[in-house]
Amino acid sequence: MTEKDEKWLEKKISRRHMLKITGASAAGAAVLASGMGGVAKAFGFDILDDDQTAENKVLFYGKHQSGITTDTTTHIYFASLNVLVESQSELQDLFKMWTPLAVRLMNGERLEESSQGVFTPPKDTGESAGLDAANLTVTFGVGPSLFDNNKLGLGSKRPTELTELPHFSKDQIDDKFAGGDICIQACADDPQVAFHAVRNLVRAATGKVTLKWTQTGFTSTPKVKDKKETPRNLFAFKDGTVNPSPKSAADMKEVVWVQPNESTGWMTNGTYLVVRKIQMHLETWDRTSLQGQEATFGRHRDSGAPIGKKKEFDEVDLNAKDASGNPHIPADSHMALARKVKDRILRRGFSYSSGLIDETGAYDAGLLFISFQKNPKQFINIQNALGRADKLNEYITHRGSGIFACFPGIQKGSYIGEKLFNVL
Ligand SMILES: C=CC1=C(C)c2cc3[nH]c(cc4nc(cc5[nH]c(cc1n2)c(C)c5CCC(=O)O)C(CCC(=O)O)=C4C)c(C)c3C=C
Ligand SMILES: [Fe+2]
Repeated sequence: MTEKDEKWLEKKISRRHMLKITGASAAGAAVLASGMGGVAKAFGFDILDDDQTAENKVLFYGKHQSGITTDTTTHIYFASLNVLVESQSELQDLFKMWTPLAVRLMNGERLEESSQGVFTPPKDTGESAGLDAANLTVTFGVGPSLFDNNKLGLGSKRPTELTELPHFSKDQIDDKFAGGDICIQACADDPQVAFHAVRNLVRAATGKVTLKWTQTGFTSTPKVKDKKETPRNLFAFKDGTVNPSPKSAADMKEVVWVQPNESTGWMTNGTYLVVRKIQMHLETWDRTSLQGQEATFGRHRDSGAPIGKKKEFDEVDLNAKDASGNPHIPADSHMALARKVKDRILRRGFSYSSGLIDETGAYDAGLLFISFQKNPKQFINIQNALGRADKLNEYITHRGSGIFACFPGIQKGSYIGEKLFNVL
């Protein structure tokens, strides 16, 4: 943040904000109450606090980053960025600058409360005015290419697990939707809030990052008597039935959160994000019989029950046979193959619809598949088990891909990614 930006932030801080300002961590950061604003500062960056009184607000600070096991939202704006900065300290400064901005955005605040002057562009792009925080979460991760950038000198910090995903059979990955040095996953219950968050973070980092690829997504959670049901994907099947529970600390410890000594030290309490942009061929699907559709997944469409069973959460028996002695659940169904490996992942995907594919006029629609796992191997093993055999392959094409190491949560007084720079 430039000196000019700091002055502006200090000036703009309101009385309400002053009450929310925290002190720096016990790590001994020098905290100065400066000027009228009294923005707490540690090592030159501003420390803002979660506004616990804000409407529809998810906490920014915590042991883990938000947007991973926090409640899923109806919208996502996913952005992959490349860095333009040329030194480690500049990269550190970037994350320091982003930290108070991310807190503000997750508080449902804009980067300034009203425009400052007619001769300069407003500090905030403004499209979230009048909207609350909409349960916005902003999750940051770093990709393998960041560690390949010699100017940044982070080679020795690269977790051994963090390598580009291998080419999987049937992959048709377009470089336009692949990789990236940094990812920002903004999830919210309002599409404009999610978009606004990424737009303003990227804008504040002009000259330091550039957008590589982005993707919006949406999902809807039906409710029966106020109880949330499993959302459906664009093939109309319930998607997420068998998924570890984010509410179960034991499941998350086993599947999602890196434990001490399981990866590079700085990744403890972090996780790995895999993103796949998967086109779903809706036209082909819509010409497929219901029986064919159900055999593809191994589940009934309407109930979500395993084929041959009645209810969504009925036990899956891959050996159960019908009256003619054929397995109820085809061995090449998506579910049967995905269950072949013991690895588990936390799936947190969103549907997308991005107009038409120019060459064919087909829908450019599908699944922005996102999974979190403590080791990318978990995803890789499942994807390899699906392999060429998956009946679903006839109806989908993987077009985009990325893997990112998501930092552990941020403590008040610290900043996004601080552990990457300071822990071995
Ligand atoms: C490598 C991981 C997976 C990819 C990629 C993937 C793509 C994909 N999946 C669906 C729809 C469904 N998937 C379902 C189950 C399921 N899928 C995976 C993994 C990947 N899916 C797992 C681990 C599982 C759970 C298997 C189990 O243990 O039972 C289902 C069934 C309902 C459910 O449990 O969620 C559906 C439906 C699509 C459309 C898709 C790509 C576009
Ligand atoms: Fe799946």
